[in-house]
Amino acid sequence: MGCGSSFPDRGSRHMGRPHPEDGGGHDARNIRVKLVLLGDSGVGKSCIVLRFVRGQFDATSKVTVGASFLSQTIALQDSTTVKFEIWDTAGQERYAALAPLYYRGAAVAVIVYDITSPESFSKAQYWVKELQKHGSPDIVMALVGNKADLQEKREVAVQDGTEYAEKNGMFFIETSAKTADNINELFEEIAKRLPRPSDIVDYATSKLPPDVLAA
Ligand SMILES: Nc1nc2c(ncn2[C@@H]2O[C@H](COP(=O)(O)OP(=O)(O)OP(=O)(O)O)[C@@H](O)[C@H]2O)c(=O)[nH]1
Repeated sequence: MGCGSSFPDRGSRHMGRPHPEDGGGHDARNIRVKLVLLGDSGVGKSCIVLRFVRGQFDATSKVTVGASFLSQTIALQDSTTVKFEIWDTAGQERYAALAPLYYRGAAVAVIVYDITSPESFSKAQYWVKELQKHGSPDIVMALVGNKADLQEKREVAVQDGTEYAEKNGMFFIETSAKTADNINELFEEIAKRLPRPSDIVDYATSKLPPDVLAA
């Protein structure tokens, strides 16, 4: 579903529309990074993005068609800025074949499930495997259990998320797009895990990875 309008672009805060296969880039202290959200329909991907970018929540959001794009820049304490170029993919099965367009070359993948839905947790595991096979080898992956405000309906234990993430070298967090709980923390934690500019300069002198292109 979509917490706003749908493809091609419901965002403000960005200059022009990038190509989905443009990986990201940098200059000395400004990192531009392509981030893709994947997960079952209705887990709250669009709402997470809307909360992060605009500070809003839409309880009556619509299904995302294809994908949508928004961007948001955050500043870290070391004065690095990270501009997230966010591709919010459609979770409905009929759009599954489009996903590689969006995750190819992504530096970050945020894989979302709904803590009230074991099916969505299985689907998240499918996406992790898919990215392990076909994503960038150095992709930063985050596993997100959303709708953490619905504790009384919880069907996926925190421990299940934690253990799966640990086994797969992912960062794990539970969020609520509704209450805003852990939404900023999710993106800040991702930003901290990105290669720093000094690492990127090293890449530039050797082999340029697909997720680090000239800004
Ligand atoms: N209680 C609660 N509801 C949420 C939360 N996040 C999203 N929702 C609701 O869940 C429904 C689906 O949210 P969306 O963000 O549209 O889901 P989506 O993952 O983008 O779905 P697709 O576009 O089909 O892939 C909407 O009714 C939202 O209001 C949350 O954190 N808590």
